[in-house]
Parts: sequence; structure tokens; C-alpha cells
Amino acid sequence: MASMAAAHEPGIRPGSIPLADALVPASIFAPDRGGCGDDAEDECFDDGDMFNGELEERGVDFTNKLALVSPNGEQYDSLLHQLRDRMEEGCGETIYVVGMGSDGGDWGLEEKDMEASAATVRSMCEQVDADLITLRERNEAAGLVRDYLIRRRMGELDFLEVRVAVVGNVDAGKSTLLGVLTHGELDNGRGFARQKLFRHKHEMESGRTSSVGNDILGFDQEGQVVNKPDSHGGSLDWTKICEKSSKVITFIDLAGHEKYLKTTVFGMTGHLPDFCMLMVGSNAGIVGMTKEHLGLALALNVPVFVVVTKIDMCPANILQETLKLLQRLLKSPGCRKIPVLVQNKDDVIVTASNFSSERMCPIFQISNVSGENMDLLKMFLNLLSSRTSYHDDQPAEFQIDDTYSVPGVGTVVSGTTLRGLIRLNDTMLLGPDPLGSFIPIAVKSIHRKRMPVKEVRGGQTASFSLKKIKRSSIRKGMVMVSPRLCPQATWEFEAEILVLHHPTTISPRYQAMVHCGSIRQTATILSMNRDCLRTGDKASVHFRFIKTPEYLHCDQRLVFREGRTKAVGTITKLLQSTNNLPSNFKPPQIKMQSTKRAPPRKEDGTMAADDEVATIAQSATQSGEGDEEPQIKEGNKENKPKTGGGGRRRGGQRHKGKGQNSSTTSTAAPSSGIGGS
Ligand SMILES: Nc1nc2c(ncn2[C@@H]2O[C@H](COP(=O)(O)OP(=O)(O)OP(=O)(O)O)[C@@H](O)[C@H]2O)c(=O)[nH]1
Repeated sequence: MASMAAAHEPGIRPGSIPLADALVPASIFAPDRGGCGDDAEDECFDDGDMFNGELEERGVDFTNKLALVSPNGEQYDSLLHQLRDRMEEGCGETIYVVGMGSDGGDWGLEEKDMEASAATVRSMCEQVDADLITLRERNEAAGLVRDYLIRRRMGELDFLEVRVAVVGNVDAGKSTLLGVLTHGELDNGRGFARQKLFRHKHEMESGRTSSVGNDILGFDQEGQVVNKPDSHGGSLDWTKICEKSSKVITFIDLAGHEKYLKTTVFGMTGHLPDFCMLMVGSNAGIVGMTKEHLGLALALNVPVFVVVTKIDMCPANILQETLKLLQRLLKSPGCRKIPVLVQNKDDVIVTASNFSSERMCPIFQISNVSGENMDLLKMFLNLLSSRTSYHDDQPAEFQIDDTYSVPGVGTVVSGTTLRGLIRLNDTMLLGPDPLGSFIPIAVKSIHRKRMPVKEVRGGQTASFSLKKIKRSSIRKGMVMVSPRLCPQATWEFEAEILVLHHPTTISPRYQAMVHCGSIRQTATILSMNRDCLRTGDKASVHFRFIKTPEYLHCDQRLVFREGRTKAVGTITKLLQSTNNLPSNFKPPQIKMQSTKRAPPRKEDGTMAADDEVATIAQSATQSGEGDEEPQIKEGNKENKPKTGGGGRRRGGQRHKGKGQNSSTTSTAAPSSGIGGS
């Protein structure tokens, strides 16, 4: 039946590169018949999806592999309902496995049953306006099992969007890999592929990335890459890519050098990545900023996959050593990940299906020079689905991560739509300004990946041109929100924080930079529930911004850093808010609804891992001291507005749980009661 469980692959053999000892093969993630199977690995199924999540509901035994063969009307409706749920959860797509039950029987269907099941699935796809793409077919004990990708059909101007932050130490091959993936030409081992991505002259000269860059990789409905560099000048035509794509991966290319750590932190917090791709040079190993970047992703609850590069030039024993250390690091109490080596297409399907659980950490081994295993990485990227689910009826919120002045157009802001739906000519509230005010502003035009569109929704990055406003009055960290939200700006807030590293002690009056979403502002510690804080300490801390009030939510994750000091935390209370709406502005009347507040994300050891993140940070030898941050995307500011950016239920955590869904609370000013809902 349509099992949600990841595909089982009993016959996986180690590939040409032997497994580092105890690295988990992807097949371990296949469900056990009637039980959770292998001891330590059981935890990866604790999202409860292993048996299809909905055992016997609405007249269908979802655990039975024959459920799709000839369902009656009621059963068909139930199956359709289940498919809709999964599509919604997967933000428009899902991996659907036919022929596998979780009721203890042998897997596989006879050919006629498989054809009947496939016909049912095809018919359901028509109902939900989705395409059915066969990922693989295999023989199991009782017959055929097929894995399908079911993906919503996209209109000409629409595509699914997934954001991947690319981190790793200097020279790990980040820019090179992005050059190879997005331009389709292999590297020469001497920096050929990365040339296409560098944005600044000093980057060209030094070979080092210094700014947050965005590159896109488009996949058509069949999973083929659509990127075609323009023959003149080699740059990519984003509009053409988006028109042809059903999915667009936006890579947020972050700098590897420690002196640009501030930029990297901003990229990870402000650009709302769905996933983090940690790059490791196989010959260099776990060096430099690797642990720091991994710790940052863990602290922000972003699922991580690792790409080990340069396998073409690395002796086998060094590669093994790197894999061993990597595995040790990932399994350490600081990470609590399950490292899984991806060696073939079956592994890709299994890992992509289970990835959102946040526990699993797929590891790819690639060469940017020979292209080895690049197809596996591309297939995996195509199967990743966004973690930001959206509901059009929520009041819209958009966070600004950059501003531009475009000749002939005016002021343009780029950023991420956190939720809701924003349409052309909508009036939004822009703010807060230094006094905490929000002003009404009309949306003149909307671009997604440089392509003009009429609307944009939660989880999508976009640029807006705005009417009658100067670029100088907008700063990163401001938001544009629906007037329904009656937004308030906050000077002071409380957060539960964990100190990852501090050379001595932190006490009241200590100041450091708070990164929260695209907000980046120094805040002072006014008080805390301990006398002082040292590395590894947890505390409830009362902060105050030093310059301007900001738009915050409870449950938002934050990073608090200054030089070598780093802390992570979660906002628990908004304390001093201002509500400076323009005097002539009347918020529209809306019906009060009960708002379900998403709980802070504590499952899967993600938040619980806080303690252990400290271990990573402690063991990391790097620092962010002396951050020098050139203006982000300076080179792009003039004319080119850049945007910020089934079977198995992709269980895992979504951004909706991260706090942007939770109520804005304030002790100082009355809340609308729907803030942030
Ligand atoms: N032989 C070989 N060389 C590679 C591979 N990947 C990258 N390189 C080379 O490694 C060097 C560093 O690659 P970059 O892509 O600049 O590394 P980076 O991680 O982006 O570095 P920063 O931008 O400084 O953070 C370049 O000379 C690349 O040509 C690979 O798979 N094999």
C-alpha cells in the first residue's frame, strides 16, 4: 500500500568507497515489519509516521499494501484526504510508496495489483492537480514496490521553493560546487567554477567569498536541471530558469572564513534556510569553521546534510579518516545525529524521505572536478521540500533582508515571506522605524527570483518595489505586515539563552549583537536570573536593544554574539513594546479566532541539544573575533534587485513551529490577540 515509510533496500552494498566504520547505511532507515527495528536507530521514527501515521481511519487500513488496489468510494475519499494532507505537509509534494504495508506482511505486489494501485494513485493525482513521477521500482519478497514523487502542477509563473544555506570552512569547495551545479560545467581544481559566482573584486583576487550570495538551481517536473547559462557572459537567466522549473533551490552561499562569521550568522538567521549543506574538504577534514557552522545550524534547528568534496584528489586513507571524524562529530552528544552515507539512488530516496526528521544527517562524497556522485546530490536536492508550510488566510508577514534603489523603479526591498499572502497593490504596514512606528505602504510590483509575479506567499522569497518611500528610511530587520496584525515594536524582551562560548563571565550591562531573523542589532543585558554566566550556562535574560525597537515574536530563535562570545536562545517574552501606528490609521476589524500557538520545537532533541551544542562550540577553536563585514551584496545594489534569497511523510519540523506562528505578546501594550498568528 501507500506506505509512508521510507523505501526498504535490503541489498545495499558498500560502493566503491568503503564505509567508514559504523557509518549508518541508508537501508537502516527502512521500516521494520511490525516493529521499529534496530535499537539505536529507532528514534528516527519517533515522529510516528513509520506505520503510515493513520493506521485505520476513515474506512481504510492504511497499513495494508493492497489498500490502493480497488478502494470503494469511501475508501478512495479517505486515501485522497490522506494524500492532500501529505501534499500540504510537504508544501506541494510528497514521496509515495506503493506496495509496502506496515502490517507485518511481505512487501510487494503482483503486477496486476501494482497496475491497479498505480491507476488509483494516478486518478488521485488528477484530483489534486499533481503529476506522478516514478522514482524507482524494485522487487521485494512478494512482488513489486514502486516509489513515486507526487508534485503539485505548477503554473507558468509558479514553482516550489527550497532554501539551502551553504556553509563550511574556507576552501571546502562551496563556491565551486555551486558554480558546478548552477552552471553545469565541472571545475579544473584551480578555481575555474567559482569564478562565475564571485561578486566582489576582492573575492576574485583572493578566491574567498565575503558576502551572502544567492544562486539558483531549477528542476523541471521530471527532476532534470533546467539551468542554462547565458552564452554571452555566462550569467544565469533567472527568469528563464524559473519559468521552466517546478522546483527552484536557492543556495545561500555563506562565507567560510572566520572573519566573515557575522555575515554567515546573518545568512543563517535572516535568510530562513530550510536546510543547511555543510561542506567538508576530504583532504582537509574537520577543520577551521566546520564545527562552528555545524553548531550554528543545530542551534537554529536547521536540518544538516554534509557534502565531502575533493574525493578525486584525496588518498583513500585520508578520506576514511575524514569520514570517521565526521561520523564521530555528528554522533557526539553535541549533535545527536545519525550519519548516513549516500552511495546510490536508493539511498537518495531513503534519505530524502526521512531527512526532515532532523535526526538523520546524509553524507555525500563528491568531486567537483570529475563530477563523481554529482547526480546523487542533484537528485537529493530535487527531492527536498520546503519546511515552511503556508496558509493564505493568515495575516501576511514579510521580513526584509536587503534594500535597493533601482533607477526608474525606486525603492526595492527583498526578503522572505514568513506567512500569508501578499498581492500586488496590497497595503502593508512597514516598520518599525526608530520610534517604533509602522507606516502604510503600497506594493507597486512583486518579483520572485527576478520574475514579475502578482502575488507571493509564505515560505517564498521576493522583492517588492514600494511607493513613496526612500531607501534610506528602510533597514534590514524591518518587516512589512498585514494591517490586521496591528504590529508593535519591542525595545525589551526576555530570552532563555545558552552560552556556547565565553572566555570569562557575562554579567548585566554586557552588550552583544543579537541576530534574530533578519534583525541584527546590539542589545544590552539588563538583568538575568543568575549572577553571571559562563560557557555552558543557561539562563533567562532580560535584553534591551540599544538603537531602535524591533518587531519580534515569542519563540523566535536568536543568536547573541560578540567576538569570541556566542550564545543561542529563544525569545520567551516581549516586554516593552510600542504601538506607534499613524494617527489617521484604522486597523480593519477582524474576527477574533482562537489561535493555536505552535509549541517551541523541543522534540527530536533539537532544542534539547542546546546543552550539547555547547560542547561543539567549546571544542571549536575558532572565533568570530575581528569580524569585518563588507556591505552585503554591495556589488548588486544598483540595477539588479536580488531576492533573498507520500509515501513517507516528511515528518520533521517546519518553520511554522519556530515562532513566527506564535502570538506576539506584550506586557506593556495591548495586543490585538492575533498578532503573529
Ligand atoms: N581537485 C578538486 N578541487 C576542488 C574541488 N572542489 C573545489 N576545488 C578547488 O578548491 C579550491 C577552493 O574552492 P572554493 O570553492 O573557493 O572554496 P570555498 O569553500 O568556497 O572557499 P571560501 O569562499 O573562501 O569560503 C578551488 O581552487 C577549487 O578549484 C574538488 O572536488 N576537487
